[in-house]
Amino acid sequence: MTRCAVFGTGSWGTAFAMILADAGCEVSLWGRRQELVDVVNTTHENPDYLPGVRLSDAITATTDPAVALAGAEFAVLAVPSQTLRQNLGAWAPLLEPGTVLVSLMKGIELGTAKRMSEVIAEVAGVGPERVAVVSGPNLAREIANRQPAATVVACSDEVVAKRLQTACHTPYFRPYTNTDVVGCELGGAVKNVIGLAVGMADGMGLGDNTKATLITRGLAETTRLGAALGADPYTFAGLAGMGDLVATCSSPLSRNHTFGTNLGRGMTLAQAVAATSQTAEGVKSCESVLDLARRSGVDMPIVEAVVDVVHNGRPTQEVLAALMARSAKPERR
Ligand SMILES: NC(=O)C1=CN([C@@H]2O[C@H](COP(=O)(O)OP(=O)(O)OC[C@H]3O[C@@H](n4cnc5c(N)ncnc54)[C@H](O)[C@@H]3O)[C@@H](O)[C@H]2O)C=CC1
Ligand SMILES: O=C(CO)COP(=O)(O)O
Repeated sequence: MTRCAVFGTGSWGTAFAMILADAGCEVSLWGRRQELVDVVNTTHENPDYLPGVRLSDAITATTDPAVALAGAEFAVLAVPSQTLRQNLGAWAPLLEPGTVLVSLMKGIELGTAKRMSEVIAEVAGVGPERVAVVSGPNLAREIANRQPAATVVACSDEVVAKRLQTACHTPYFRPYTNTDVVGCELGGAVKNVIGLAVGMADGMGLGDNTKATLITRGLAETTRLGAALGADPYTFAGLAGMGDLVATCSSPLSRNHTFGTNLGRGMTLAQAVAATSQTAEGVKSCESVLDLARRSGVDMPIVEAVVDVVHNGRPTQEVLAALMARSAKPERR
């Protein structure tokens, strides 16, 4: 039986542990808090993040990373992106040779502008054949209810991607393989920022034309960044690009979308943060995505607008007017 470790008992870590168990894996779920770990082990439920969802007996929770990693073929990482470097620094010495590290995270590191797979390779000292990414339209709550969804499992080594595909394939979760790790990660990280922008438009009471414009032009600037960084532009037309963008930008379950809506309704950053109990990666990653874009010489006006609202305190109306006042351009360049 395939053994997997999942790090992070939040909504996606827990839901992905459920997927792996439903696909026939034995899963060790690592969490920071002993009390939550005990509750998961005794009630087979994670009441803090996925109340009402019965977890398989094949999932055992632990606070001990060595226990989680023992014999693991896959170590799945589902902690907030900005905490990965520090956390993985503690876990990396416990890794067994051959364990593949799988990122579920959709963020870019502040300060370094690195993608999560880059942080993993650097901190764990592993080659690209031991780093994989899962990204797609995968709102955790819907998946925990076992509603059908598809995703992309990406690894530069297709054989490894296929192994991971098998490990997480269930009747309700359909993974497709891809070797474009860069494209899949950028799709996931940037869609959170575009989700904030679309949420803002919603909160301002704007309609579907505005939102479709933000989604489509958001995808255009994501694709531009991807092309500059060596991604396959077609990846952005797939599940990890357009698919995830559509789910995030249309769902009230999306934390980024909801965060943006709150800002669009006039909340301050502090009020929106206080109203959010889970991780909305785009709030921090809008700055690191913009940093990455500038380092790569790529223009990302919507990401810049989001940074202006979230971190520079500019009013949404003013930022939107500035976006519309940009010089006229061809659609493709
Ligand atoms: N929830 C979702 O629908 C999806 C989330 N993701 C991504 O998965 C990643 C994890 O997100 P969620 O599980 O949704 O977040 P969450 O907010 O539900 O849970 C985060 C987990 O990380 C833990 N945590 C917080 N700070 C930590 C630290 N310093 N060290 C160790 N653990 C810490 C929390 O206790 C919690 O268990 C994010 O990058 C997110 O973008 C990707 C796809 C779907
Ligand atoms: O990544 C997600 C869906 O694919 C979850 O989006 P949020 O982090 O905005 O909730």
